[in-house]
Amino acid sequence: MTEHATSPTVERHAFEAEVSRLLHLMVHAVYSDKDIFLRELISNAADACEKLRYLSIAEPALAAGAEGFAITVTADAAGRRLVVADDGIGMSRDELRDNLGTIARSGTKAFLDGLEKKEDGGALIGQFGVGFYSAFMVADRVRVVSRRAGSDEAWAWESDGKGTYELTPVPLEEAPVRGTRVELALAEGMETYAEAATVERIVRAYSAHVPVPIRFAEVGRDEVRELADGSALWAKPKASATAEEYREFYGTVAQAWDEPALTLHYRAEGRHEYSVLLFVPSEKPFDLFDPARKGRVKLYVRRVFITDEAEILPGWLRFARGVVDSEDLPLNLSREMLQKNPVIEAIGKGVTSRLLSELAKTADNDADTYAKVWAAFGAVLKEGLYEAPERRDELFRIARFRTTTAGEAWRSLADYVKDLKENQTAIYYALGESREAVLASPHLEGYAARGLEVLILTDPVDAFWVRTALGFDGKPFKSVTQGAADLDAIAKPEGAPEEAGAAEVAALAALLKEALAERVSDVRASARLASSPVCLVAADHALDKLTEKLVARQEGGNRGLAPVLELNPAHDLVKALAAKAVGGGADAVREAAVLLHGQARILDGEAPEDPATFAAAVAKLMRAQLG
Ligand SMILES: Nc1ncnc2c1ncn2[C@@H]1O[C@H](COP(=O)(O)OP(=O)(O)OP(=O)(O)O)[C@@H](O)[C@H]1O
Repeated sequence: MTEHATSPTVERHAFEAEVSRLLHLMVHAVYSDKDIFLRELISNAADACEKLRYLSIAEPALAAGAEGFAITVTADAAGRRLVVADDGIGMSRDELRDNLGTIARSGTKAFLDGLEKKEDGGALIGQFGVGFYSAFMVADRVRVVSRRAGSDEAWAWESDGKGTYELTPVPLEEAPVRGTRVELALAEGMETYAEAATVERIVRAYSAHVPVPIRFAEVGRDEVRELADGSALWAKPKASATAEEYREFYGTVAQAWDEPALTLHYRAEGRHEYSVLLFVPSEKPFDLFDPARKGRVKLYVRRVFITDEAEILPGWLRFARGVVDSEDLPLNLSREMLQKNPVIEAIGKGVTSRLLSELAKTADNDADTYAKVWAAFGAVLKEGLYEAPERRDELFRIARFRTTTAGEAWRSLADYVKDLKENQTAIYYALGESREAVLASPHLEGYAARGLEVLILTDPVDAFWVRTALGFDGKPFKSVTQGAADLDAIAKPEGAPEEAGAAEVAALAALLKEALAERVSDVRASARLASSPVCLVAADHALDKLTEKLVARQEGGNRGLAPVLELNPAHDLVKALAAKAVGGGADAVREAAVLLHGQARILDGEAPEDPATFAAAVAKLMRAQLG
């Protein structure tokens, strides 16, 4: 490869100090992944094509004879060589010297300084690459033959990466007609990079969406295969992309084969420029509730894949799949730069807003499709209600609920508020393990009797957001199993049975409270019930009952306030007991206390606190019944 080295026109140059440092690091550090060198070379080749593509708009002669641009990767397994060639802009002698002998970008210098201080610097290089020089991770010698578009000179740059490089003129017949050929003499142990399977794998993994076609040839074989067709779908204008292309792309990017419920494709311009092509699947992926809750949006920088771990979108949008392609970010992003990068954060905010407004549009215009999205991902979106309070209004707008009065229809909070009953000032909700369990709960009777709508909340996440949400449209959220049910202001159902007198009920409540001692924090009459005699509710300032259960499960032990036993003063049993309470039947009331309390617990899906005593009381009652 170095036959020109003895020619009198050979110029030998020393690398700039920084380049030597970089090369030293490349060769001596331990790399996590050398594959990225090919991504870097292909990225440079694609950039060169894009540059010429742009220049030739004004000056078509520059790209004369080209039928579009292409990158050709040629593997020579026998010769242990790999060549990456492009027909892009090319480099003059001075450009070869300036670009491949120095580090022009201050970002790389800073990166380098940071890198040398770290023990795992090598791993960072391996992961993100630092451009052309990464070729020395796999090659002993690198030769770059280039002919600048429009020039009638060609030059070769060659180096073993150990301090110096040589520049040599090359006869035009040995040079590309235009563009650059990077020839790698692979180091020992790096033979795999001259094998078809390896090259193909790397190109598909990293460069499948580079905006220039990538062809692959093998020395000794005629066949030339296209590994990538050069169309970055997201970079195309929306009008020219077909539904079929979107579907295919969704399949590869999401590894999913359902029909996406929503496709979001746009280009943002202004402070940050980026393209977005995102999909909302219509089916739940199996790992949606994976504790890592990772997003799957791929970050590209100028059509070059960077990472799918940038967490561009918040965890509560992790079901979205696709690509964000930034024009502004540098290609060599380190992991640290990814984490607190203001550009990525700004992009994330912009994409989040856009996705939420698209979801809102779908909810308004295509309720059936939206119902699928909500059924699959509503539980995830609701995480945003407490994780991102600043997004709460947007999320409330797209949140949908099952309610006690709407049957199979999904209701929005706006629907709910529009249909409030006279004097209703709160949005009522019932937490439960399932819809059936909630509907069977006695706590809802008084609401049902008054025709009040109650949101049925059965996702584990519901217990968390309702606690932090202040309300919607000025109406607070109120649990039907917590606190006093202030239903008195709301018209009672027609023909409701007469209630026991307040004084009698108060006497009954006092006796029961005494008998139940620390099992209850209070006993009181309530409008919550219609057909059941009693129920248990959470005390006014305690957590909702289901929340309490969840917290107890997490923190161990039940540390909540004892519940309140509520009495239905219109129920025959309560009326009879109230009469006993004021009529010298205190003992009978005390005996009934255990049964009432146990029964209320059973209706909540729990065992009586002291099952043996409860069972004995039931047996005694049955015996008495039999006479
Ligand atoms: N195939 C090529 N054709 C034309 N110019 C090239 C080619 N490869 C590299 N260059 C020139 O060499 C410069 C340095 O390349 P290098 O890969 O080190 O950095 P970069 O491409 O600018 O940065 P990065 O790869 O991190 O985006 C490039 O900016 C480009 O001007």
